[in-house]
Amino acid sequence: MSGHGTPIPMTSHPCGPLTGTAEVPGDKSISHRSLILGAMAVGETRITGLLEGEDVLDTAKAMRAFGAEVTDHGGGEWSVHGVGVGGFAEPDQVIDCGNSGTGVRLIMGAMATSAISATFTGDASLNKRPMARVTDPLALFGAQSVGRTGGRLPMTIVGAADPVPVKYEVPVPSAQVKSAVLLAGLNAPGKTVVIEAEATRDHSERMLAGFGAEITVEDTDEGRVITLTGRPELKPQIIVVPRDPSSAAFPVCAALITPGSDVLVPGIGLNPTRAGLFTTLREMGADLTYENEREEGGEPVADLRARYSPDMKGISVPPERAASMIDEYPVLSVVAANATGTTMMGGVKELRVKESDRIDAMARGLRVNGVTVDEGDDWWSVDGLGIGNVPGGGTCESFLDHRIAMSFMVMGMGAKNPVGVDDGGPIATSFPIFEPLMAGLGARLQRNNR
Ligand SMILES: O=C(O)C1=C[C@@H](OP(=O)(O)O)[C@@H](O)[C@H](O)C1
Ligand SMILES: C=C(OP(=O)(O)O)C(=O)O
Repeated sequence: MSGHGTPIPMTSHPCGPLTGTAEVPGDKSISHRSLILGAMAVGETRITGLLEGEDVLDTAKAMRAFGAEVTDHGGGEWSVHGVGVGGFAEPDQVIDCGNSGTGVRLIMGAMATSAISATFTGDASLNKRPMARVTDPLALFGAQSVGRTGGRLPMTIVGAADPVPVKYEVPVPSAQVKSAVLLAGLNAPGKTVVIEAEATRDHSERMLAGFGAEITVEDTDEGRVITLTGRPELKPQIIVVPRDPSSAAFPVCAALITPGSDVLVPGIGLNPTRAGLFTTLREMGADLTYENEREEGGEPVADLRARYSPDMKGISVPPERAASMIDEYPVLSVVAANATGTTMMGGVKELRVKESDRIDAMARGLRVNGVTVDEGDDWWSVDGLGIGNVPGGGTCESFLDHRIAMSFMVMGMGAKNPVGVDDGGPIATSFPIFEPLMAGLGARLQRNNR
């Protein structure tokens, strides 16, 4: 959906304290997986707290096109009547995954071992992103693909009529690739093995086990070895989606840099494969606490409390932490600009193949707002100016990337002058209530109608 509409230029004005409770929406990764695994189970899966952002709504539409009955009951309550592993019908229209890398890559995996074909497309951002990382392992199962030059969408996948199980070492740290291979392995006979050198988010493994698949995970010298037995009958589940730590990052970071702030962000999923940003912020000296730590639906959860933190210091973020905070580097760079000293972020090449090249997009916007950034292929660094010293006053391009747009809106809250983005429209892909939620805390966001 994103990228099809008229751009929505936005400005974030410096503001007073941010206070109150920020109830951010459901986790995007878990929401996609709930719909896809629900569609592959036999019977009715009930989901509460589903993220109703454009990315996930596109996945819901896709699951309908493959034959599942997906119903929106209102208020974040959804049901999916699944067709069983291997039960997907051939869609009679092109599957448009909008802005969502997770949606398209996981769905390609889920259909690749059935004797059907499907054509996938997306918006201008998604159609530039690399798909060979998924189609290469899917070819080992026997699936074929034809896309544009360089393995780009639009692309047709012809599923394997007679799939074989695979053993695959994931060459890039990517939960989407890992998950695509596991979902394909569901309809291959025998054992599919996925090995990842660096641990990435493990929602697929947890949820596959929850749906009754036979799956084991071992930590070995080679890395994490995940073994899935194919052709299970997946049992429908009742899923409560925790709130998204990647969305929580925005009110948390905004509170840290805006004078006088004290914000509670309740019920945030703190799966260790996702919580790297919060560890990093605490190491920088942020006043960020975890309250009421508990477990919900098999995921660790806590209420986050973030207060204005005028004494944060730049650090070198350990490269081995990158996978656990990969979507949070843009907003971390905004906090880094408000810390003293340099923040060094290494091992982050993957940032260059997200909805935008996120190192380039953030570096450009930080620079037009008076912040010094240095960068290489696999790293970047931000020179902190100290709290409240970011000049602001510039307008940034968001490059069809929700996280870039939201990060610059956060920057404006603690800057000396307003910060603009050329298009805030993509925010609706992952955080459709960003504007009212931030305004409710005291942010001064404005849409600049043309
Ligand atoms: O599996 C997932 O749900 C996701 C994995 C990550 O992508 P990669 O697998 O490309 O690292 C992340 O950036 C994305 O927002 C969601
Ligand atoms: C990278 C992201 O999403 P996706 O890859 O699903 O488009 C993100 O949400 O930051």
